Amino acid sequence: MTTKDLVGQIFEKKSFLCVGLDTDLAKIPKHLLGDKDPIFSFNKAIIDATHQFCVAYKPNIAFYEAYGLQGWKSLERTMEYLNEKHPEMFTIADAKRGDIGNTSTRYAKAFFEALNFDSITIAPYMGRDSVEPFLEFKDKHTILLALTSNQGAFDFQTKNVGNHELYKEVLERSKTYKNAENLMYVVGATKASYLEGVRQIVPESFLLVPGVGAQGGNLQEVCKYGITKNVGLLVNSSRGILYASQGEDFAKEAANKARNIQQEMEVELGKL
Ligand SMILES: O=c1ccn([C@@H]2O[C@H](COP(=O)(O)O)[C@@H](O)[C@H]2O)c(=O)[nH]1
Repeated sequence: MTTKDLVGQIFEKKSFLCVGLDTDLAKIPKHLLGDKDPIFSFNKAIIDATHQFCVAYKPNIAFYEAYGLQGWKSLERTMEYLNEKHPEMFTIADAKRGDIGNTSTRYAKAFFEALNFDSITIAPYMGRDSVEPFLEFKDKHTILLALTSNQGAFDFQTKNVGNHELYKEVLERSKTYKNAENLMYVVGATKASYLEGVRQIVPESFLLVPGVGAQGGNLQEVCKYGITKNVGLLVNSSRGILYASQGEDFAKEAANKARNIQQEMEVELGKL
């Protein structure tokens, strides 16, 4: 998907919500556990209930890998369902990969070609030659971890290297990568006040912003510092939507949560 198509979807749906598909068999409603593929049954119900309120879905790959081959099959079925029923959705493989170039190319093929994701999250630590193989794919997007939502972000990401912090170095340096126009960045909602500095370095880039809901990030704060004229934000919520109810009404309650966030987003878009 092109960035232009993504921006078009955002203005059409008045939403920049990304629903995180962090599907955990210990948390999904018990009545689904007897299904042949409970993970897919749950994802399908969540997608059917929430698609009108969001523009993106983000399966976190850990939640699928944890169930071995069956988990990969559930992920594959989820992607097939999204690509067939909702091809307008921007899909994010939250996989946090990155390796020597030769290996990164195989990761890129796995997620961009075999599973047909629009984008993948990548750890920047191994540098240019670990990231550029992902950037070669046309209309696919590489989402570099810049400033993450967790407490451990302060271990390294905010430490000074030279005259600025490491996450700023990641932003600055990555702009010189070949095909850098295919880059997006992760900045946690819990670090909303840092977004002003982020925007000085990457004023136009799309940011994937996880951490609203269960981690306590605030949507209005994120918008105050991070929104651009083309929006430039995909704000993710996973547990806050998926597990709004663990009963038979789970899909309805997930839809209510997604609708509430979409309505707050509509207010923010109205300020542009
Ligand atoms: O900095 C980061 C990067 C990724 N994540 C991922 O986003 C979701 C957040 O889930 P919630 O349930 O809405 O807290 C999850 O998949 C994380 O692995 C992040 O939280 N922070």
